[in-house]
Amino acid sequence: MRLIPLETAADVGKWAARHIVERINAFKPTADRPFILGLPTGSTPMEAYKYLIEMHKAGQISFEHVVTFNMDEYVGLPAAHPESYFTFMHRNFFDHVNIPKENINLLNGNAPDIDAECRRYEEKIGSYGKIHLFMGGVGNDGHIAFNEPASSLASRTRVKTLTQETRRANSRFFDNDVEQVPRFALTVGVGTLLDAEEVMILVIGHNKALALQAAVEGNVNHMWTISCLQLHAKAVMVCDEPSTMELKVKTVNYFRELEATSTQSLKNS
Ligand SMILES: N[C@@H]1[C@@H](O)[C@H](O)[C@@H](COP(=O)(O)O)O[C@@H]1O
Repeated sequence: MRLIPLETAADVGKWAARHIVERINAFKPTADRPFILGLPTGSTPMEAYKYLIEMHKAGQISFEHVVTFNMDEYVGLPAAHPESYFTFMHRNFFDHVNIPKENINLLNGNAPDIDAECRRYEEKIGSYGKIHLFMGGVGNDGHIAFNEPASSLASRTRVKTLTQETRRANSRFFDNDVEQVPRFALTVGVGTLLDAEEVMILVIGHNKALALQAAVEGNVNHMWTISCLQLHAKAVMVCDEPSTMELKVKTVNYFRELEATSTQSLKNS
């Protein structure tokens, strides 16, 4: 695991956007060989989307040959609802870049057959071989996508019941009324995430400090599904300062030195 300790939420967003742009440009995607990008919603990736749009407008990145898969969606919320993840993604990202409509994939939380919808999603991801880079956030309770505590670490895309803690946290988007927050969501599984070539998780704010500690210093444990990243060959956590507050100073220094050393040796090579 790589951990990038930065200062502010803006630093995290900028780092993540640059990383995505570097990966896509190095891949040199074409219509026949698109770059497959996994994407999240929430407050955390907002800065990253802002910088990606800026870099697109500055001509540094094209999304013409990028195919996206979002990680989750509420069940039963109309797609046009202002808080559906479909609306979120169009408002905050897709409407501002040159991604073709047919390259955008989101789970349909209103599908008549939820299980068939989840199977369809897994099969579509599989049809591209793999997701090259999955960006994500983390819930206060350590969930990755909507894989709430005690989700199987081998899980695939399916329906999940949201915890009261998650519904309370997300009620800020629903007039602070927890009753308006859907009770269920469709989500890619932990196994689906672990299949990606690279997973990049953004961590912002002191509310995430216990989750980050569990992810980095804890054991692999289904109660903190974010800890699954310890099993991934290429995981990177990009963190602001408040989110590292529960980590040992020694841990943060260790990762900071690793980053400084690798940048330095790259410069010298
Ligand atoms: N399903 C999403 C997750 O994918 C997200 O990473 C997390 C954190 O959200 P936020 O970034 O708003 O703190 O919870 C949400 O409920």
